[in-house]
Order: sequence, then C-alpha cells, then structure tokens
Amino acid sequence: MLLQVKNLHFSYTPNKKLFNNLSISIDEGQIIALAGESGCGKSTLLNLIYGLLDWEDGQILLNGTRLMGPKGNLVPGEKDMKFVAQTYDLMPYSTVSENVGKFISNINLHEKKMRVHELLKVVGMEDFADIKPQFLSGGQQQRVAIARALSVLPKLLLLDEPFSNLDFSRKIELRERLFNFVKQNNLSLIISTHEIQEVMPWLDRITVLQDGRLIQNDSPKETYLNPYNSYVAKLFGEVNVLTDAEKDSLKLGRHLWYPHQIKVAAQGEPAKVLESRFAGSSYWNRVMIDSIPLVIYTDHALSGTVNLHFIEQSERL
Ligand SMILES: Nc1ncnc2c1ncn2[C@@H]1O[C@H](COP(=O)(O)OP(=O)(O)OP(=O)(O)O)[C@@H](O)[C@H]1O
Repeated sequence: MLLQVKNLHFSYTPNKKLFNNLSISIDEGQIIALAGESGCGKSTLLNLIYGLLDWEDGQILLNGTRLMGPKGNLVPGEKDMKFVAQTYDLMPYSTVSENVGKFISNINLHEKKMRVHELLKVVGMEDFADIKPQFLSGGQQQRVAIARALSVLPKLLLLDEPFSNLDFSRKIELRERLFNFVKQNNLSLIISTHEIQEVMPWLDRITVLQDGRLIQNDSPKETYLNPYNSYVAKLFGEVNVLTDAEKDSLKLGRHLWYPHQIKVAAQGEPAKVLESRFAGSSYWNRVMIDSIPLVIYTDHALSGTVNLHFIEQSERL
C-alpha cells in the first residue's frame, strides 16, 4: 500500500468536524478520483495528505512511514509527493522552462533542456517555453504547474481540479497525455474533480466524499452501476430519482435511473412527451408517466405519447 489515511479527524473550526474517522488508501500505480460536491472536503484532504494542514487524530502513512504534517517538516510538503493545488505558485519572473526545470538537476544542461521540452509537450505548452507566467492565462499556468510536478516523477501525485480552467478541446488533449505519462512512469495519482465523466476511462477507483464522509469507494463501473445514493449517481450527470411509491407503482427494482437506461419501445409504460430538445449527440426529453416526471435521451425527437421500457440490472452485461 503506497498511501494510507487511517481514522483521520480534522476540523477548521472547533465545533464543526469536517473529517470524523476518515480512512482511505491508494496502491502503487493506481489512479483514483476524489469526487463529491463543492465543499465536501476534497481540497482539504489533499492538503492534509501533502502535509499543509495539521490533523487532530489519526495517521497518514506513505510507504508505511508515518507522516507528521506541518509540525514535522521545516519546508511544507513531502518529498515523495507533488501537489498541484488550485493556486499554482509559479515563479513569476522566471520563464515557463525555468519553472518546469526548477527541480531538475543542472549537472547535464542538454539533458535538462530535453527533459523540460518533453514535459512541456505532455501539457501542450512547448510554444510558451520562453514566456513568463505572468503573461499566461490561468489554464496555461495550471499546465505549467502540472509539468513542474511531473518533472520529479513523484511516487504520489495530487492534483486538485487539474482541468478546471481548460476549454473542452485542451482538456481532452491534456487528460490523455497526462494519464499516459502517469501510467508509463507507474506514478500513483489522486485527482480531485467535480467532473467524474471526464476522467472516468483512466480511473482505477472513485472515492466519493459527502460532507467529509467517505460514502463509496469502488471501481468506476461499480460506482456507476450501483451508486450508493442519488448524490453519487448525480456525479455522473442527470439521473431520475424515484420515490418508494413511484418505484413500486412502476414495479421497478431500483430508485435511480440514468436517462439512457429508459428506452422508447414498442411495448411498455405509456408516457406523455412534454419537451423534446436537440442536445448534440442525442435528444433531451422530458416525459411523464401518470404524475411521474422523467428525463430520457433518444436519437430522434419525440412527440405525443411513447411507450417506455426500463432496462433492469439483469438485462445488462
Ligand atoms: N480555511 C478554511 N477555514 C474554514 N473552513 C474552511 C477552510 N477551507 C475550507 N473550509 C470549509 O471546509 C469544507 C471543505 O472545503 P474544501 O475546500 O476541502 O471542499 P472541496 O470539496 O475541495 O470544494 P471545491 O470542490 O469547491 O474545491 C467547506 O465547508 C469549506 O467551507
């Protein structure tokens, strides 16, 4: 086990505990997402792991060695870890290359230059090598900070919302190169995100926090197919949440239904179409079975009345 957080207790204010006996772990080479709504404690947990905040009780172990937090380190941070927070802490008067090369040895300058170039390519910033960070956008600065963190090949990399400042096409490019780099170098990664769908293909595990509590810690597939509650299901996008009475009246096996799990079919529950809107890869439809409102996705526009078939677990792979 690379990292173990054991029975952690932490509060910012004396009368409100954020973490009350929190435990999580990560194996070497694993990529895990720390997911949950804004304010659930993702950034705080990353700060605690990296040693920027003192905890009240519990243990954090890296490779079996107990970490001491800020009390135990003259310089904040842990040497086998790198953390890219939501503020990037770049050297404003040094160039992008100098920032990325900050932790790389000067013994072989040619090798250092090549290495910096390679890292800048990973984050798509090779054209900005000689620019100073003060002239870069927030998203560009974030990418420079990621390249600098990768430069030391940390055993454990902590990224707090690394794609939050990027537009869609940059995000797609960066996430693929970043995850490939992490996998090829056998780094372990904890990435905090609101947008779980964006990183899902690369994840080994999703750790979900709700108000500082760990509520689910499973593979992406298990988390998606068997979410612990509607809060978890909603991390993946829209979801229909049925009450007990609605579930029973439709004779269904569960309360939570993603829109694509409800199909228009020749036979099924009759539903009235209230709205049908083009949404790119599908049509977004609001329909109603008796007084039960539902959202479903279809590949064509709907109108009038349609029959709906609910795809139960047993019908899936
Ligand atoms: N310095 C602080 N002092 C007091 N309370 C804080 C402080 N920083 C965060 N909090 C509170 O602790 C809780 C967890 O905050 P945290 O930033 O860890 O959440 P988060 O899940 O990372 O949110 P986001 O996704 O918006 O970044 C929130 O209720 C927040 O208001």
